[in-house]
Amino acid sequence: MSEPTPDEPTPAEPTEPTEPAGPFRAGFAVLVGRPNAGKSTLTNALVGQKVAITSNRPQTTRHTIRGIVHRPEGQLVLVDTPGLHRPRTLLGERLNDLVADTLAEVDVIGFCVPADQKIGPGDRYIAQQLAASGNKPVVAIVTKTDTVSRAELTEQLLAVTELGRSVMAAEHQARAERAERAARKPRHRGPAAPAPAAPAPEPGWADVIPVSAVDGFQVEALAQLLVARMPESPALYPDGELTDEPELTMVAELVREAALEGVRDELPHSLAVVVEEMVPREGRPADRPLLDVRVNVYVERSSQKAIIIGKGGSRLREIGTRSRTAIEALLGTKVYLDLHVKVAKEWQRDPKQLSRLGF
Ligand SMILES: Nc1nc2c(ncn2[C@@H]2O[C@H](COP(=O)(O)OP(=O)(O)OP(=O)(O)O)[C@@H](O)[C@H]2O)c(=O)[nH]1
Repeated sequence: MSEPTPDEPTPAEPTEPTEPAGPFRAGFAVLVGRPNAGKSTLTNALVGQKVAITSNRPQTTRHTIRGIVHRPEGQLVLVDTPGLHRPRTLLGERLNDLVADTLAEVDVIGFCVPADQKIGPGDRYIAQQLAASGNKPVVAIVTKTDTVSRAELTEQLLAVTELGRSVMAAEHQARAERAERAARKPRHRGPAAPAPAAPAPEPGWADVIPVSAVDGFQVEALAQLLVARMPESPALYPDGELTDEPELTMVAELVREAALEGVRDELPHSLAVVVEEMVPREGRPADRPLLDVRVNVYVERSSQKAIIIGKGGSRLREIGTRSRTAIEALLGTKVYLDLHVKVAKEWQRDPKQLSRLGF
């Protein structure tokens, strides 16, 4: 492509907003991918504001947080799921149930694969689940393109395309074999029912697109591509709304994010945050309101409690300051944050404790 000269309009950036050509579209999309694939960061980049927490620790996303992408052509309600992964604990199983339910409800699935890591068993497992999950279009998104060279990116794009072809072909074959077995089964009652026509899976991913949430490369192209896959529909949310996640959950996520900053690898799994109370302080002048926020941070062992609290309470103070600033920015009001660390033994394996903690 040649550089446009100063008096030539840039073809990719029309100066006047143009009327959308087609009908308005709106629907749901979900980003899946192994932990750390960049789903939360991409959600934020698509929505344009921080709504999902990000961290460089795997599996920080516990709640389904929606971000809403508004465009003249349509609206995209993004559901950010926890990393789809093999269940290890009860909590893991619940996370996977959540992912399966989410997949059934959306109009398009974005499968995130980082550009800077070889496709591994985790990606293959998720790809197989997506192929088996039905006939939803899957857009493969190669994330973090800013971290690799052009040649490496090309290689990854080819590998991801090939992964799509192979899992879809295997799924197609498995379905054909199941149908054949069902047809061979002797029937004892009634006339033979015609075998239900299984929807033929697409021969690969519906699309493959490289993006970088950090430098913005192709983020808009991805938004357009996902919106185009939505059904014709009026907008599902009022313009300007970015997320329907209740404030309490967002506040809990901000504390969780602050608490995870710089701690050992095993801690994220053992950490749950519950906002006990959020009430305006009485007797404050109308122009200087203060919100009292009481938060409990649950860990599994007293050794973990000690890590969170730090020497002489130094870490807890840091967590408090960091999350208070973020909460004030989110809610637009001064906050008094009352933070407590509690031990709830083996909460990940105990269904009663899990529901008490909101899972
Ligand atoms: N350089 C670069 N880093 C990125 C990009 N997207 C995400 N990251 C980093 O990759 C790490 C993981 O990103 P997340 O968005 O938290 O990943 P996730 O898939 O939501 O992770 P889980 O919540 O564990 O499932 C973070 O350290 C991000 O800053 C990108 O486009 N470029």
